[in-house]
Amino acid sequence: MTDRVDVNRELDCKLEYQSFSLELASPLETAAGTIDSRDGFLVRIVASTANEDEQAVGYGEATPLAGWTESIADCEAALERASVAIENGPTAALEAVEEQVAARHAVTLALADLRASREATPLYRHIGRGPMVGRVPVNATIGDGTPDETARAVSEAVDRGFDCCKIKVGARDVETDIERLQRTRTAVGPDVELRVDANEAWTYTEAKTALAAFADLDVSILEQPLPAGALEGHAALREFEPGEGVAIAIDEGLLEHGVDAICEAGAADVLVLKPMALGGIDIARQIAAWVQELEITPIVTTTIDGVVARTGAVHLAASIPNVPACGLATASLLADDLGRDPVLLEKGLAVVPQAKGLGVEGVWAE
Ligand SMILES: O=C(O)CCC(=O)C1=CC=C[C@@H](O)[C@@H]1C(=O)O
Ligand SMILES: [Mg+2]
Repeated sequence: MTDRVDVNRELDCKLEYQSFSLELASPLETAAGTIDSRDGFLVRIVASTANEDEQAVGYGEATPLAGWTESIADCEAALERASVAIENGPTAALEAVEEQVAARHAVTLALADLRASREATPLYRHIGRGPMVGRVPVNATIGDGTPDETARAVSEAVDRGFDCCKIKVGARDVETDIERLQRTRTAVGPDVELRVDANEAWTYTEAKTALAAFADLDVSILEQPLPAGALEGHAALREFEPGEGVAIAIDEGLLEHGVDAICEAGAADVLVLKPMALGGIDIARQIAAWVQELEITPIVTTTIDGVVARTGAVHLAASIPNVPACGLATASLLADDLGRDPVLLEKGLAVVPQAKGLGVEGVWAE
Protein backbone atom coordinates (compact mmCIF):
# COMPACT_ATOMS: atom_id res chain seq x y z
CA MET A 1 0.00 0.00 0.00
CA THR A 2 1.43 3.33 -1.03
CA ASP A 3 0.39 5.00 2.24
CA ARG A 4 3.07 3.25 4.25
CA VAL A 5 5.80 5.17 2.48
CA ASP A 6 4.54 8.40 1.01
CA VAL A 7 3.29 10.13 4.11
CA ASN A 8 4.42 13.72 3.85
CA ARG A 9 2.04 15.11 1.28
CA GLU A 10 0.05 17.24 3.69
CA LEU A 11 1.24 20.58 4.95
CA ASP A 12 0.17 22.00 8.30
CA CYS A 13 -1.53 19.00 9.80
CA LYS A 14 -3.33 19.11 13.10
CA LEU A 15 -4.16 15.95 15.06
CA GLU A 16 -6.78 16.02 17.79
CA TYR A 17 -8.38 13.25 19.81
CA GLN A 18 -11.44 12.81 22.04
CA SER A 19 -12.08 9.95 24.44
CA PHE A 20 -15.26 7.87 24.34
CA SER A 21 -16.86 5.01 26.20
CA LEU A 22 -19.39 2.68 24.56
CA GLU A 23 -21.39 0.07 26.47
CA LEU A 24 -22.24 -3.23 24.83
CA ALA A 25 -25.96 -3.89 24.40
CA SER A 26 -25.37 -7.19 26.14
CA PRO A 27 -21.92 -8.37 27.25
CA LEU A 28 -20.08 -10.68 24.84
CA GLU A 29 -19.10 -13.81 26.79
CA THR A 30 -15.95 -15.53 25.53
CA ALA A 31 -13.54 -18.13 26.88
CA ALA A 32 -11.07 -15.30 27.51
CA GLY A 33 -13.55 -13.24 29.55
CA THR A 34 -16.45 -10.90 29.05
CA ILE A 35 -16.38 -7.77 26.89
CA ASP A 36 -18.91 -5.33 28.33
CA SER A 37 -17.73 -1.92 27.22
CA ARG A 38 -15.34 -0.40 24.70
CA ASP A 39 -13.37 2.69 25.64
CA GLY A 40 -11.08 4.51 23.28
CA PHE A 41 -10.21 7.62 21.31
CA LEU A 42 -11.63 9.20 18.21
CA VAL A 43 -8.88 10.90 16.19
CA ARG A 44 -9.25 13.72 13.70
CA ILE A 45 -6.52 14.97 11.39
CA VAL A 46 -7.13 18.26 9.62
CA ALA A 47 -4.71 19.25 6.88
CA SER A 48 -4.31 22.38 4.85
CA THR A 49 -2.75 21.78 1.50
CA ALA A 50 -0.75 23.69 -1.06
CA ASN A 51 -4.04 25.08 -2.30
CA GLU A 52 -4.76 27.56 0.52
CA ASP A 53 -8.54 27.31 0.35
CA GLU A 54 -8.51 23.56 0.66
CA GLN A 55 -8.80 21.77 3.99
CA ALA A 56 -9.08 18.04 4.30
CA VAL A 57 -10.30 16.02 7.28
CA GLY A 58 -9.76 12.38 8.16
CA TYR A 59 -11.07 10.29 11.05
CA GLY A 60 -9.44 7.42 12.90
CA GLU A 61 -10.26 5.39 15.99
CA ALA A 62 -8.11 3.78 18.67
CA THR A 63 -10.10 1.34 20.80
CA PRO A 64 -7.63 -0.67 22.89
CA LEU A 65 -8.68 -4.13 24.06
CA ALA A 66 -6.99 -5.79 27.03
CA GLY A 67 -4.84 -8.70 25.94
CA TRP A 68 -4.85 -7.59 22.30
CA THR A 69 -3.41 -4.06 22.21
CA GLU A 70 -1.64 -1.51 24.40
CA SER A 71 -3.47 -0.17 27.47
CA ILE A 72 -5.74 2.87 27.32
CA ALA A 73 -3.08 4.92 29.13
CA ASP A 74 -0.31 3.93 26.71
CA CYS A 75 -2.62 4.59 23.77
CA GLU A 76 -3.47 8.06 25.03
CA ALA A 77 0.19 8.87 25.67
CA ALA A 78 1.04 7.80 22.10
CA LEU A 79 -1.75 9.93 20.62
CA GLU A 80 -0.58 12.89 22.70
CA ARG A 81 2.95 12.44 21.31
CA ALA A 82 1.53 12.21 17.79
CA SER A 83 -0.47 15.42 18.27
CA VAL A 84 2.77 17.25 18.99
CA ALA A 85 4.93 15.44 16.44
CA ILE A 86 2.55 16.09 13.55
CA GLU A 87 3.84 19.68 13.44
CA ASN A 88 6.80 18.08 11.68
CA GLY A 89 4.57 16.20 9.25
CA PRO A 90 2.69 12.88 9.14
CA THR A 91 5.87 10.78 9.21
CA ALA A 92 6.79 12.19 12.60
CA ALA A 93 3.27 11.46 13.88
CA LEU A 94 3.50 7.87 12.66
CA GLU A 95 6.86 7.42 14.36
CA ALA A 96 5.28 8.58 17.62
CA VAL A 97 2.73 5.71 17.54
CA GLU A 98 4.87 3.01 15.89
CA GLU A 99 4.89 0.74 18.98
CA GLN A 100 1.23 1.20 20.03
CA VAL A 101 -1.02 -0.76 17.70
CA ALA A 102 -4.38 0.87 18.51
CA ALA A 103 -2.90 4.38 18.35
CA ARG A 104 -1.16 3.52 15.09
CA HIS A 105 -4.44 2.14 13.76
CA ALA A 106 -6.13 5.46 14.49
CA VAL A 107 -3.44 7.70 12.97
CA THR A 108 -3.03 5.62 9.80
CA LEU A 109 -6.80 5.38 9.34
CA ALA A 110 -7.24 9.14 9.74
CA LEU A 111 -4.51 9.79 7.15
CA ALA A 112 -5.95 7.25 4.73
CA ASP A 113 -9.47 8.71 5.15
CA LEU A 114 -8.13 12.19 4.56
CA ARG A 115 -6.24 11.19 1.41
CA ALA A 116 -9.05 9.09 -0.01
CA SER A 117 -11.45 11.99 0.62
CA ARG A 118 -9.16 14.38 -1.21
CA GLU A 119 -8.99 11.95 -4.11
CA ALA A 120 -12.80 11.69 -3.94
CA THR A 121 -12.38 7.91 -3.81
CA PRO A 122 -13.96 5.44 -1.40
CA LEU A 123 -11.33 4.24 1.06
CA TYR A 124 -11.27 0.63 -0.19
CA ARG A 125 -10.36 1.76 -3.70
CA HIS A 126 -7.77 4.20 -2.40
CA ILE A 127 -5.97 1.43 -0.49
CA GLY A 128 -6.52 -1.41 -2.96
CA ARG A 129 -6.66 0.28 -6.35
CA GLY A 130 -8.97 -2.59 -7.24
CA PRO A 131 -12.42 -2.85 -8.81
CA MET A 132 -15.66 -1.49 -7.43
CA VAL A 133 -17.07 -3.76 -4.72
CA GLY A 134 -20.69 -3.42 -3.66
CA ARG A 135 -20.88 -5.85 -0.76
CA VAL A 136 -18.74 -8.03 1.48
CA PRO A 137 -20.07 -11.16 3.20
CA VAL A 138 -20.21 -11.01 7.01
CA ASN A 139 -20.89 -13.43 9.86
CA ALA A 140 -23.05 -12.94 12.94
CA THR A 141 -21.13 -13.14 16.24
CA ILE A 142 -22.74 -15.29 18.94
CA GLY A 143 -21.40 -15.27 22.52
CA ASP A 144 -21.32 -18.12 25.01
CA GLY A 145 -24.68 -19.41 26.31
CA THR A 146 -26.52 -22.59 27.21
CA PRO A 147 -27.31 -25.01 24.36
CA ASP A 148 -30.84 -23.60 24.19
CA GLU A 149 -29.72 -19.99 24.27
CA THR A 150 -27.11 -20.67 21.58
CA ALA A 151 -29.54 -22.42 19.23
CA ARG A 152 -32.00 -19.56 19.72
CA ALA A 153 -29.41 -16.82 19.16
CA VAL A 154 -28.16 -18.46 15.96
CA SER A 155 -31.73 -19.02 14.71
CA GLU A 156 -32.51 -15.35 15.30
CA ALA A 157 -29.39 -14.33 13.38
CA VAL A 158 -30.46 -16.59 10.50
CA ASP A 159 -33.92 -14.99 10.59
CA ARG A 160 -32.18 -11.60 10.26
CA GLY A 161 -30.53 -12.86 7.05
CA PHE A 162 -27.14 -14.24 8.16
CA ASP A 163 -26.02 -17.48 6.55
CA CYS A 164 -22.75 -17.64 8.49
CA CYS A 165 -22.50 -17.51 12.30
CA LYS A 166 -19.42 -17.58 14.53
CA ILE A 167 -20.12 -19.08 17.94
CA LYS A 168 -17.93 -18.54 21.00
CA VAL A 169 -16.90 -21.81 22.63
CA GLY A 170 -14.43 -22.81 25.36
CA ALA A 171 -16.16 -21.10 28.28
CA ARG A 172 -17.92 -24.38 29.23
CA ASP A 173 -16.73 -27.99 29.17
CA VAL A 174 -16.18 -29.50 25.73
CA GLU A 175 -19.20 -31.84 25.96
CA THR A 176 -21.49 -28.87 26.56
CA ASP A 177 -19.95 -26.97 23.64
CA ILE A 178 -20.57 -30.00 21.42
CA GLU A 179 -24.18 -30.10 22.63
CA ARG A 180 -24.50 -26.38 21.86
CA LEU A 181 -23.37 -27.01 18.28
CA GLN A 182 -25.59 -30.11 17.91
CA ARG A 183 -28.63 -28.18 19.12
CA THR A 184 -27.77 -25.30 16.82
CA ARG A 185 -27.25 -27.47 13.73
CA THR A 186 -30.59 -29.17 14.35
CA ALA A 187 -32.30 -25.79 14.72
CA VAL A 188 -30.89 -24.11 11.60
CA GLY A 189 -30.45 -27.03 9.23
CA PRO A 190 -27.54 -27.90 6.92
CA ASP A 191 -27.28 -24.72 4.86
CA VAL A 192 -26.03 -22.29 7.48
CA GLU A 193 -22.25 -22.00 7.82
CA LEU A 194 -21.22 -22.49 11.46
CA ARG A 195 -17.81 -21.43 12.78
CA VAL A 196 -16.52 -21.62 16.34
CA ASP A 197 -13.92 -19.58 18.26
CA ALA A 198 -12.36 -21.07 21.42
CA ASN A 199 -10.05 -18.12 22.24
CA GLU A 200 -7.17 -20.44 23.31
CA ALA A 201 -9.28 -22.34 25.84
CA TRP A 202 -8.45 -25.97 25.12
CA THR A 203 -5.79 -28.57 25.71
CA TYR A 204 -4.75 -30.61 22.68
CA THR A 205 -6.90 -33.55 23.88
CA GLU A 206 -9.96 -31.34 24.35
CA ALA A 207 -9.40 -29.77 20.95
CA LYS A 208 -9.28 -33.20 19.28
CA THR A 209 -12.54 -34.27 20.95
CA ALA A 210 -14.23 -31.04 19.84
CA LEU A 211 -12.78 -31.20 16.34
CA ALA A 212 -14.03 -34.72 15.65
CA ALA A 213 -17.56 -33.79 16.78
CA PHE A 214 -17.49 -30.50 14.86
CA ALA A 215 -16.47 -32.30 11.65
CA ASP A 216 -19.63 -34.44 11.96
CA LEU A 217 -21.68 -31.26 12.46
CA ASP A 218 -20.17 -29.64 9.37
CA VAL A 219 -18.52 -26.79 11.29
CA SER A 220 -16.41 -24.89 8.75
CA ILE A 221 -13.76 -23.17 10.90
CA LEU A 222 -12.32 -23.79 14.37
CA GLU A 223 -10.60 -20.57 15.49
CA GLN A 224 -7.72 -20.54 17.99
CA PRO A 225 -8.53 -23.77 19.86
CA LEU A 226 -5.14 -23.89 21.66
CA PRO A 227 -3.04 -21.25 23.43
CA ALA A 228 -1.37 -18.75 21.10
CA GLY A 229 2.05 -20.31 21.70
CA ALA A 230 1.00 -23.77 20.48
CA LEU A 231 1.89 -23.55 16.78
CA GLU A 232 2.91 -27.21 16.54
CA GLY A 233 -0.36 -28.21 18.22
CA HIS A 234 -2.38 -26.26 15.67
CA ALA A 235 -0.35 -27.82 12.87
CA ALA A 236 -1.12 -31.29 14.29
CA LEU A 237 -4.84 -30.48 14.49
CA ARG A 238 -4.81 -29.66 10.77
CA GLU A 239 -3.60 -33.21 10.13
CA PHE A 240 -6.04 -34.87 12.58
CA GLU A 241 -8.15 -37.09 10.33
CA PRO A 242 -11.41 -37.24 12.32
CA GLY A 243 -11.44 -33.42 12.07
CA GLU A 244 -11.10 -33.37 8.29
CA GLY A 245 -13.10 -30.60 6.65
CA VAL A 246 -12.81 -28.20 9.58
CA ALA A 247 -10.34 -25.42 8.80
CA ILE A 248 -8.02 -24.31 11.60
CA ALA A 249 -7.83 -20.54 12.09
CA ILE A 250 -5.20 -18.61 14.02
CA ASP A 251 -6.15 -15.30 15.66
CA GLU A 252 -4.30 -14.56 18.94
CA GLY A 253 -1.34 -16.60 17.63
CA LEU A 254 -0.77 -14.14 14.77
CA LEU A 255 0.00 -11.38 17.25
CA GLU A 256 2.40 -13.60 19.16
CA HIS A 257 4.26 -15.20 16.25
CA GLY A 258 3.75 -13.28 13.02
CA VAL A 259 3.04 -14.75 9.60
CA ASP A 260 6.43 -16.38 8.91
CA ALA A 261 6.41 -18.63 11.98
CA ILE A 262 2.80 -19.66 11.37
CA CYS A 263 3.55 -20.59 7.75
CA GLU A 264 6.75 -22.39 8.68
CA ALA A 265 4.89 -24.49 11.24
CA GLY A 266 1.99 -25.10 8.84
CA ALA A 267 -0.30 -24.04 11.68
CA ALA A 268 -3.19 -22.37 9.86
CA ASP A 269 -5.70 -22.73 7.03
CA VAL A 270 -7.17 -19.34 7.92
CA LEU A 271 -5.73 -16.19 9.51
CA VAL A 272 -7.95 -13.78 11.43
CA LEU A 273 -6.90 -10.16 10.85
CA LYS A 274 -7.93 -7.56 13.42
CA PRO A 275 -6.70 -4.19 12.15
CA MET A 276 -6.92 -2.67 15.65
CA ALA A 277 -4.62 -5.34 17.09
CA LEU A 278 -2.25 -5.44 14.11
CA GLY A 279 -1.60 -1.70 14.00
CA GLY A 280 -3.79 -0.58 11.12
CA ILE A 281 -5.65 -1.50 7.96
CA ASP A 282 -2.46 -0.96 5.94
CA ILE A 283 -0.61 -3.68 7.84
CA ALA A 284 -3.64 -6.00 7.80
CA ARG A 285 -3.93 -5.52 4.05
CA GLN A 286 -0.29 -6.38 3.45
CA ILE A 287 -0.70 -9.56 5.51
CA ALA A 288 -3.85 -10.49 3.58
CA ALA A 289 -2.09 -10.15 0.21
CA TRP A 290 0.93 -12.07 1.47
CA VAL A 291 -0.98 -15.04 2.91
CA GLN A 292 -3.36 -15.33 -0.04
CA GLU A 293 -0.31 -16.14 -2.14
CA LEU A 294 0.46 -18.95 0.30
CA GLU A 295 -3.11 -20.27 0.02
CA ILE A 296 -4.02 -19.24 3.54
CA THR A 297 -7.41 -17.55 3.75
CA PRO A 298 -7.55 -14.12 5.43
CA ILE A 299 -10.64 -13.08 7.38
CA VAL A 300 -11.12 -9.54 8.70
CA THR A 301 -12.81 -8.90 12.06
CA THR A 302 -13.31 -5.91 14.32
CA THR A 303 -12.40 -5.85 18.00
CA ILE A 304 -16.02 -4.75 18.67
CA ASP A 305 -15.16 -1.19 17.70
CA GLY A 306 -17.03 2.06 17.15
CA VAL A 307 -18.30 3.08 13.75
CA VAL A 308 -15.03 4.63 12.54
CA ALA A 309 -12.84 1.56 13.06
CA ARG A 310 -15.63 -0.80 12.02
CA THR A 311 -16.15 1.03 8.74
CA GLY A 312 -12.38 1.03 8.19
CA ALA A 313 -12.45 -2.75 8.58
CA VAL A 314 -15.30 -3.01 6.04
CA HIS A 315 -13.21 -1.01 3.52
CA LEU A 316 -10.23 -3.26 4.26
CA ALA A 317 -12.34 -6.37 3.60
CA ALA A 318 -13.67 -4.81 0.38
CA SER A 319 -10.09 -4.34 -0.81
CA ILE A 320 -9.23 -8.05 -0.38
CA PRO A 321 -10.16 -10.17 -3.42
CA ASN A 322 -12.54 -13.08 -2.70
CA VAL A 323 -12.65 -12.45 1.03
CA PRO A 324 -14.95 -14.95 2.81
CA ALA A 325 -17.52 -13.92 5.45
CA CYS A 326 -15.85 -11.53 7.91
CA GLY A 327 -16.54 -10.64 11.55
CA LEU A 328 -17.75 -7.14 10.76
CA ALA A 329 -21.38 -7.32 11.83
CA THR A 330 -20.59 -6.15 15.35
CA ALA A 331 -22.46 -2.83 15.41
CA SER A 332 -25.51 -4.44 16.99
CA LEU A 333 -23.38 -5.63 19.92
CA LEU A 334 -23.00 -1.98 20.99
CA ALA A 335 -25.71 -0.14 22.91
CA ASP A 336 -24.48 3.17 21.57
CA ASP A 337 -22.10 4.37 18.86
CA LEU A 338 -19.95 7.33 17.85
CA GLY A 339 -22.26 8.32 15.02
CA ARG A 340 -24.51 7.07 12.27
CA ASP A 341 -23.47 3.78 10.71
CA PRO A 342 -22.85 4.17 6.94
CA VAL A 343 -22.70 0.38 6.51
CA LEU A 344 -26.06 -1.30 5.95
CA LEU A 345 -26.42 -5.02 6.51
CA GLU A 346 -28.46 -6.83 3.90
CA LYS A 347 -28.99 -10.60 4.01
CA GLY A 348 -25.63 -11.39 5.59
CA LEU A 349 -23.79 -8.87 3.42
CA ALA A 350 -22.34 -5.51 4.41
CA VAL A 351 -23.05 -2.82 1.85
CA VAL A 352 -19.74 -1.05 1.24
CA PRO A 353 -19.94 2.78 1.43
CA GLN A 354 -19.19 4.35 -1.96
CA ALA A 355 -18.85 7.94 -0.73
CA LYS A 356 -15.37 9.46 -0.61
CA GLY A 357 -13.03 8.27 2.15
CA LEU A 358 -14.43 6.22 5.00
CA GLY A 359 -17.89 7.66 4.44
CA VAL A 360 -18.38 8.32 8.17
CA GLU A 361 -19.89 11.66 9.14
CA GLY A 362 -21.04 13.51 12.24
CA VAL A 363 -18.81 11.69 14.72
CA TRP A 364 -16.81 14.65 16.06
CA ALA A 365 -18.32 16.33 19.15
CA GLU A 366 -17.62 20.08 18.76
O1 LIG B 1 -15.16 -12.30 14.46
C1 LIG B 1 -16.24 -11.85 14.86
O2 LIG B 1 -17.32 -12.38 14.52
C2 LIG B 1 -16.32 -10.62 15.70
C3 LIG B 1 -15.11 -10.25 16.47
C4 LIG B 1 -14.73 -11.24 17.57
O3 LIG B 1 -15.24 -12.33 17.61
C5 LIG B 1 -13.75 -10.86 18.54
C6 LIG B 1 -13.43 -9.56 18.74
C7 LIG B 1 -12.63 -9.18 19.85
C8 LIG B 1 -12.15 -10.10 20.72
C9 LIG B 1 -12.44 -11.52 20.63
O4 LIG B 1 -13.15 -12.02 21.70
C10 LIG B 1 -13.15 -11.95 19.36
C11 LIG B 1 -12.23 -12.91 18.61
O5 LIG B 1 -11.42 -13.57 19.26
O6 LIG B 1 -12.25 -13.06 17.41
MG1 LIG C 1 -10.90 -14.99 17.63
